Amino acid sequence: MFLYGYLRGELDSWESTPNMADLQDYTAQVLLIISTILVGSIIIRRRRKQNQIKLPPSPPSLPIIGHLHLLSPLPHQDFHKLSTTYGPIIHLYLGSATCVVASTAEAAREFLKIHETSFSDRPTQTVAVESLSYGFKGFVFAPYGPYWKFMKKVCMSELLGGKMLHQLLHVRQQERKRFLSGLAEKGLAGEAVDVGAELMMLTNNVISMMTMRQKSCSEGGGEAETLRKVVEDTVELSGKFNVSDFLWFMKGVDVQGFKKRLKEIRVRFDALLDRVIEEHQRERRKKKEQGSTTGDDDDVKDILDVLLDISEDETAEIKLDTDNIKAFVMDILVGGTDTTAVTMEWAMAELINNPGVMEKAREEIDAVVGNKNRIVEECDIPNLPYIQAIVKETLRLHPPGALIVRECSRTATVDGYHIPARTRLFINAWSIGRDPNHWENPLDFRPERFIDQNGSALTHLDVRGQHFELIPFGSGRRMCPGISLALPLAYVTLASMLQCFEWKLVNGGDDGIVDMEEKAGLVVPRAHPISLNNNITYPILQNHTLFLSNHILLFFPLSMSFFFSKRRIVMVTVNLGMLHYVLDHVYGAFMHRTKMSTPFFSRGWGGTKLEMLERMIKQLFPEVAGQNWPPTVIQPLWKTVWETRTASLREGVFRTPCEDQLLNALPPESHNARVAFLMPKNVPPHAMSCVVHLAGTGDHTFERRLRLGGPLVKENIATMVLESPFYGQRRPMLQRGAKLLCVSDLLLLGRATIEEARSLLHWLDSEAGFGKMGVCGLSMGGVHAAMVGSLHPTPVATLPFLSPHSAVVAFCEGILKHGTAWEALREDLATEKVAMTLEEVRERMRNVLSLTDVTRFPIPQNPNAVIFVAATDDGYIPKHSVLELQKAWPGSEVRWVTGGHVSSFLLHNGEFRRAIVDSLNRLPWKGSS
Ligand code: HEM
Repeated sequence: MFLYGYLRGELDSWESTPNMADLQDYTAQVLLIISTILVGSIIIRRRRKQNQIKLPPSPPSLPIIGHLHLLSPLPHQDFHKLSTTYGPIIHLYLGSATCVVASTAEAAREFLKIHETSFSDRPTQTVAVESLSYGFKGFVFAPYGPYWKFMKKVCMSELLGGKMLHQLLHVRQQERKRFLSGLAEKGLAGEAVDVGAELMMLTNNVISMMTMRQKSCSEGGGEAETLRKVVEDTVELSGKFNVSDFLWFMKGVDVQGFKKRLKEIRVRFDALLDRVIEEHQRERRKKKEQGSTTGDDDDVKDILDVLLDISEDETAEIKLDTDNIKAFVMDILVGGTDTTAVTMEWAMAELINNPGVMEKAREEIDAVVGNKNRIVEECDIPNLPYIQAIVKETLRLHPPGALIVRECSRTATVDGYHIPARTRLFINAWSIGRDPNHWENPLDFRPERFIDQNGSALTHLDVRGQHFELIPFGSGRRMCPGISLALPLAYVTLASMLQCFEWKLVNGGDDGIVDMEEKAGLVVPRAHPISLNNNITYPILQNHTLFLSNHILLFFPLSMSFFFSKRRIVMVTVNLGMLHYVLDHVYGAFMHRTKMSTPFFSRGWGGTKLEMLERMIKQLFPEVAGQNWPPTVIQPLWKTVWETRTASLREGVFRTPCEDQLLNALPPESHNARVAFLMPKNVPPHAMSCVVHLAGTGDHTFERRLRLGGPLVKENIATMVLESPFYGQRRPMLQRGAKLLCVSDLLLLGRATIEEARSLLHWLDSEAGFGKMGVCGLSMGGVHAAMVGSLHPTPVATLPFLSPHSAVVAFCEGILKHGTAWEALREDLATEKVAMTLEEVRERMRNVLSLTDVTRFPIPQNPNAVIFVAATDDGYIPKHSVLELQKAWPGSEVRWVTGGHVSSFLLHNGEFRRAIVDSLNRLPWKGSS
């Protein structure tokens, strides 16, 4: 190939000769002589020069393809073999591309340190790079020049720097929680875990959430699925050998259809990113208008925000345009996800094959994390040198970027060899990590190599590019800027996997050994996925699992929870951190994934009722909300249940105040509403407050809510508990437990509850004469409480506890999605001749339930009297949902209690009561000025 190029150069010179003949002053003969002398002297000079040039050794090559025939889909292994014959620096022609391969630490040092400035470019002449870097506008393949330098600075100081990583710690924690919960659910269900797939999902989500607040993998599908697929396809295509990149005469010919597929990826990625950028910009405009710089959780910027800041900064050294931003996001998604996931998967494979190492790692975690009442966190890493050593040892044997690729920007002489400009350089990190001159028994997996005799990490051997015998992240200016994200994520994920589960191979050979075969790819993944079974080993988790499995049938109805809550308090220590979240999932797995109970909405959508309800709910939105007051007056019939010197409990019944259309849609069992009314005695009503407590999902009795309100009697606060229209004695005959039969029932339940609660508040105000009023509820009850508070024409204390801003979150994002009869819903549509995929069915559900989005309701009269109490580790209700509503209601407050959805309402009754007292205190007494 080289020879051919050379000859072509010569032909070009001959072609230029006749132009000289145009000069009128010379005869053709003179011209011929001169040009012959000229060409001859050029040839002689080049030959002389070539004789002085010493290229690195090279195996024999073939015409046109050069050495391509020597390469398999795993080129790092082929380069390694060639280096054993031809030496540490070899010279190859890959089609028309001139390449040099360095296979030892010493050779790598020569290129990456001594001649760093000559080898700081990357090759760009590939179809994938051109297409995915938005026409060379990205960072990874940018030439070593002003643009790259600017972006590197931004990367290190802002995008992937310490401050950003610290600010986005919660994203990593949240995603790890989800990951562990998913594993726990699978473990409980006895399902095998595809470790690589789970890890890939985790890293995909972490990176895309940190980059642009978007998930790339979730069961929710939709855009998340699009993003995941884009990253997957990009990694796959970029890792494949494209003939037209290497054979000049094939340039522009898309034999393998790569160009077409890359274009498709670009279109998909573009559409998604355009929308995300637009969304970010909308939010930024809104914040600017509100002048918000509060430093709240919400105000934490993601990487895309920072890039947009730079693009809007008139004084920035370099102006970023939208293509630069998109290309950078693509760089981060592709560079950050598979690399980290593959590292952890290889580590798990090595640990399965080295049980002694796994045991030692567990002992270290136990010793550091202590009495096992919490799961290992990133802040524990400095005390886990053995875990760190496991990851380093994994990176030594299985560096995901087996070949570090650079390009020579100018002709250089390295180790006495002539390297022509634009030569591609491959540093074989894989080969370097297995070099017996540097590593004793290099193929053994021995993390102890990285530990000194005191058990501390060796300081003179690290992966940060200073020690050339181990360079999985490269070295020098162009080394990986994601290392400070990748390493802690790998350390802590691996540690928590070992801490929480015991792992066993599902399909191991006879010897139970995981094979270590590699597969072709941009990173070097395992050829065969490892399927492992996990047992939950985490002691507290085990206790709870046992607890849950023993008492699951009794756990609901919640009226029984008093009995259990006492037992739980004994079992649960308060500061369990993410364990609560895991527990929610374990609990959810029992409740919704086993066949122990029927799922929600097993009878479908509810036919025409649904449309009617959609219409009726819209009547609650701000435009028409004002027309709904005063509500229908109710006249409860009371009977006294008990009476003491200081308090009385009465039960009342009244006809549900719903209008005829709604009443006809309700099951007959629901037509009469029931309440329990706990009231202090000896205090005039105008000097008392009363709070209406609404039911959460599955709350069939008055008991739990009365217990919450009981101690408030001392504070002169009465409690009115409303039985839910679909639970307790009002439950429709065909409904089993809490599982509503149709989607319309959920809307019906909500609409009727709101009407009844509003009429109750009106009654408390006008008939009973209370001085202050409030409304509260837990979970679904909290959503209804928020709606009622929002619609009330005068200020009322409003207390949504552990509740989302919309039912969409609960049924489409949280654990309840596993308890929904998606298949039945799809079949129901099919009977109406509407064919939908399950994903489309979920989308329809999101649309329908978006009516319950409380942010669409009016802002309450006094938002200061709104206090949300939310749980730090709620597996049913994500934090973002609570914060969304708080944001929509400026002035409202969020209080956090430690725990999950299940545990915190048992453990934190005191906090809920305090919130009730505080929010009532923020209201004036009726009649006071
Ligand atoms: C175990 C995980 C990872 C490994 C083994 C790895 C490895 C590498 C290697 C070998 C390079 C080339 C270095 C060189 O030329 O000297 C590189 C470059 C790069 N990596 Fe990573 N990486 C990992 C994780 C990440 C993460 C998490 C991110 C970002 C979130 C990231 C972003 C990048 C970028 C942007 C470059 C290009 C740097 C430049 O051209 O200046 N990597 N990585």
